[in-house]
Parts: sequence; C-alpha cells; structure tokens
Amino acid sequence: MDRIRWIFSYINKYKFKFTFAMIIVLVCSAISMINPYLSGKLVDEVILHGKKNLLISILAMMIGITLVKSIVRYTYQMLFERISQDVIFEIRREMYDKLQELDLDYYNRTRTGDIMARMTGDMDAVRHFVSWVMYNILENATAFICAVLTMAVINIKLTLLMLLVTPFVGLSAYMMAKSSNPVFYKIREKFSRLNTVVQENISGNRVVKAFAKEDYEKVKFENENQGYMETNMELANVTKTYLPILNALANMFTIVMVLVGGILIINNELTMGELVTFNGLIWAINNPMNMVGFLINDVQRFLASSRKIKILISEETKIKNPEDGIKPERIKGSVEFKNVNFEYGYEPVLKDINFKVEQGQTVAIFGQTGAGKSTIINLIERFYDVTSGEVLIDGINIKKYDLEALRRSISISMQDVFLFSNTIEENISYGLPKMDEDKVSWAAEMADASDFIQRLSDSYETVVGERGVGLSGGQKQRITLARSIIKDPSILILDDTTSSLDVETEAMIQQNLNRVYKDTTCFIIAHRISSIKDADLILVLDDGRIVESGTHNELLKKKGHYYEVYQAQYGSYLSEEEEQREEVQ
Ligand SMILES: Nc1ncnc2c1ncn2[C@@H]1O[C@H](COP(=O)(O)OP(=O)(O)OP(=O)(O)O)[C@@H](O)[C@H]1O
Repeated sequence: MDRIRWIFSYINKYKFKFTFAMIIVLVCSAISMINPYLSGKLVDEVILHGKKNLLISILAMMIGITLVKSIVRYTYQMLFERISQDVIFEIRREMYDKLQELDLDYYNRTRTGDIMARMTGDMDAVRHFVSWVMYNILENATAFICAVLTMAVINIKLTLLMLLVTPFVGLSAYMMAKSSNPVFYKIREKFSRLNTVVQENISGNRVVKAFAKEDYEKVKFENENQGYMETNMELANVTKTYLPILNALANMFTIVMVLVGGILIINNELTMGELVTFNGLIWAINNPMNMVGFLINDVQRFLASSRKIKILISEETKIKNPEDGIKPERIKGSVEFKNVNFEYGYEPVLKDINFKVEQGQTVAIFGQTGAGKSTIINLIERFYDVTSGEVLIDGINIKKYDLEALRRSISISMQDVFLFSNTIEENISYGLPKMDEDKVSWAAEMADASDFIQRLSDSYETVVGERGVGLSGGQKQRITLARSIIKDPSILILDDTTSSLDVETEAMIQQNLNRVYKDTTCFIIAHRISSIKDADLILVLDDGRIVESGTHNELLKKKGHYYEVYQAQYGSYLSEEEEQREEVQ
C-alpha cells in the first residue's frame, strides 16, 4: 500500500488530468453498455416484433456509440500515457539528483549494475504500471460493475447466478498473487546481478583480454543468465498453473448464462433480446477474469521495482550539507588536522593526525601503500567525515562550509584517472560555466599536455574515452591534471598524479605550478622522493600515523623511515652525494 501511496504522490501533481481520465474511463465503460442493450432491442423489437422503422435509427445509434467510444478510449489512453511520462520524468530526475547527492560510502557498497537496473528496468516497470496497468484495472473494473448493474436491471436472477462464479475467481487471483509475489523480487535481484556482470565485463574488458579470461567470463555470464532465465521460468510456472483456472472460470460465466438464460426463456422469464443483451455484455465480465492474471503480474512487477526506486530516493547521505553553510568568495587555503582519527568501517585507518599547512605551502604525504595517504585527501575534500577530531580550512571546521563552495575551491587530480567520453577540450574544461579555448590550452600547457594534444588528429576536438582514441597512462594523467589546474583552486591535490610521468616532465610541471600557483596550497601524494623533495612539509605516514614530518633535509638528518626510502631509491648515487656533503662539512 505504501508504494501505491508513493506513486500517487507523483500522480497528484496531475490530479486534474488524472481525475478527468478516470471520469472518461467510467463514461466509456457506461456507454459500452449501450450497444449490447441496443442489440437486444434489435432482436426483440425489429426481428421478433417486425418494427422495421426502428432498424435504421438503432443501427445509426450503434455506429455513433462505437465512434464516440473509440474517441473517448483514445483520449484516456493518451492521457494516461502523458501522465506516466510526466511521472517517470520526475522520478528519473529525482533519482539522478539523489545519485549526485549521495556520498562515496554509498557508491562503495552499491553495485553499478544495480543502479543501472533501477534507472532502466525498474523505471520501465513503473511507467508501464501508470500508463497501462492503471487504466486497464480501472477500465476492467468499471466495465464489470456497469455490466453487472445493467444485467441486474434486466434480470436479477440470472445476474446473481452468474456472479456465483466470482468468489472462485477472486480466490484463484489471490493465490496466484501470493505465489508470484516472491518470484518477482527474485527476478528483480537476478536482473540486477546480470546487469552487474555485463557492466563489469565491459569496464574491465582490458583485464579480461590481458588474462585471456574470455571463456571464464562467458561461463560467469552463462550462470547469471541461466539464473535469470530459471527465475523467469519459475514465474511462468506459477502463471501456467493459475491462468488456465482463471480462463476456465471466465468461460463458466458463458456456460451459466446460456444454460440458465435458456431455462428462463423457456419459462418466459427472459426475452430472446434480453439474452442477446446479456451475451453482448458477457465480455465485460469475462475480460477482467481473463486479464486478472496478467494484471496481477504487472502489479507485482511494479511493487518489486518501485521498492528499489523508493529505497534509492530515500537513501540518506552521511555527509550532510549544513543549512546556511559558509560560502566564502574564495577560500584562502590554510589546512589544519587536529587530533584526527578516522575509520571506514570498524578498523582505524587514521590515528591521531595533527599537522598545519599555511596558504601557498606545498605538503607532501609519503608512505607505504595502504598507509592512509588518500584517506587524508578524502577528509580534506569531505568525501568522508572524521570519526573524531577536526579538519580546519582557514581556521574553520570544514563541516561548517557549504559543500559546493568547499569543493569548488579544491581541485583534485585523482589516482584513478577518469576521462568522460567527450572531446579533450570538454574534458579539460569540465564543469566550467563557459568554454574558454585560451584557458584550456593554457591549462594543457601547464600540465605539459599541449604538445601531444596538438599532434592528435583532431587536436583538442579529439574524442577520448569509450569511443575515442586510446591515450597512454601518462597522457591521461596530464589531461586530468590540466582539468584540475583550470579550476584555479585554493587547494590543489595531486594524488599520485605524476606517477606515470618521467622525472623531467614531472619536474617541469612542478616548476609551472610553483610559478603560477604561488598562493595555492598544494598536496602531493607520491612514492618517488624526486616528486616531493621540494615540499615545505613532508608527512611520513605509517599504518595511519604520522611517524615523521619536516622538510626533505630535516627528514634525511633524522635517518628514519624517509631516509631509508631515500637510500633505497637513490642507491650508490646517494653514497657519493653523502660523501661530498660530509667533505664539505
Ligand atoms: N572505501 C574504503 N572502505 C574501507 N576501507 C578502505 C576504503 N578505502 C581505503 N580503505 C582502507 O584504508 C586504508 C588506507 O587506504 P588509503 O587509500 O588511504 O591508502 P594509501 O596510503 O593512499 O594507499 P596507496 O598508496 O596504495 O594509494 C587501507 O587499509 C585501505 O584498505
């Protein structure tokens, strides 16, 4: 019931259109009674009593009624279709808005295939319900009621005897609904799994090919496909059991009508014309019985799909955007972590992190993989909230900033490079209010990407990503770097952004950044000492703790973890340099 209430909360916006559509369904059902009634009159008055003068007018009325009925039916079908499209448009928009609002935590625990299933198959089930199932239920119910009333007026005895079959239809329909209900939820789940397998196979296509695992993938798909098919067969079996019963019961109406109607005619309790009217109305009794099985299935499909959509729409994001959050013209860029602890689940990932960076400084975060470097960045971007402690930007807790204003001031070039399947120009200027070609080529130059972009067949107009040319890892990194640079951020974060670049290119990019972004606070995560040695502050992270911090020279003097890595990376070159330094000292 809550899902019916839910869909009506959308339909209510079109309540005048919807009420009008319902009224004309009722009108259509009512006028559908006229032709069978006229057929009866034709038999009784024209054929049996020879009133030939009535023939033309009765036939003209029947043609007129058929025409009016067709127009009214067409009108309400179009109205329901229109309402369903409007409702779906609204739900789809709400779902998409919600997807934009949801935080990383949601995406970490939700399969992409499942989200896609909600946006496609589930939405279609809801559309079908509003555009077709609803008016069919209404049409069949009103036609049934009108027919029963008309029949009752003509002959109550025959009507009541025919209606004796109805409780059996109701019972069978109830049993069918009860048996098919769980199967629809299973089908919905299987469909989502099938979607996930396909989506992951396409996204991970290179891995599949590199490992020559096409056959393995085929088997994986085959299993899901088989599971989906079997669950659909389970539904077919339920339908197969009950549909013949419902059809047989529907035919019982005709049998009772012919049998009892015949006896009543013999007893002069019914005229031949009245039996013809009953016969003309029998479709309105039979049809709902024949349709009830299909309609039950469609309603169940709607219930299963709308549940999934409703869950997504009512999903709560953990990262709350404060009401009246601070929206500074421009954030300056000082960053402070005060006693920060953080865990994704139950395992602590960051432990008692304390550091302060002034505006314009460069901070490097250094440490083994899994030490928690990207997590620190996630907290600055407020992708997650700290478990305890505070992250301050310009001395203010980041939870007090308006999320959009905060993220607008921070630019991040991520570890996982992602390009949209669009032109390079669009990728670099992503999200900017208006395209500025000069700015795009300036950003590309800063990221040392302009040379290779100009060598591409369509230069900045080259389409990359899914349908476009393939780019090397370093080229993609440089495009994403240009995308971060063009934003003119207060805080620039380079999360392993230059790992695919050679040392000279990396040095050149860093010089460019130092020259142009003097006032921008810069966070660099890198594994190469050469990438971070000029930083104002280097934080050495180990198992979620800052174990050392200082400048390159200070850390070397400490002869701790940083020094060990330095030695490992520079080897014999290092010993010579040290000797020279000692000689100078
Ligand atoms: N979304 C997540 N859910 C649960 N645990 C996570 C999540 N992201 C990271 N972790 C865990 O948190 C720890 C720190 O991860 P993080 O990505 O910050 O490390 P990192 O130092 O950046 O590593 P790398 O250099 O490999 O990128 C790891 O143990 C990782 O398994």
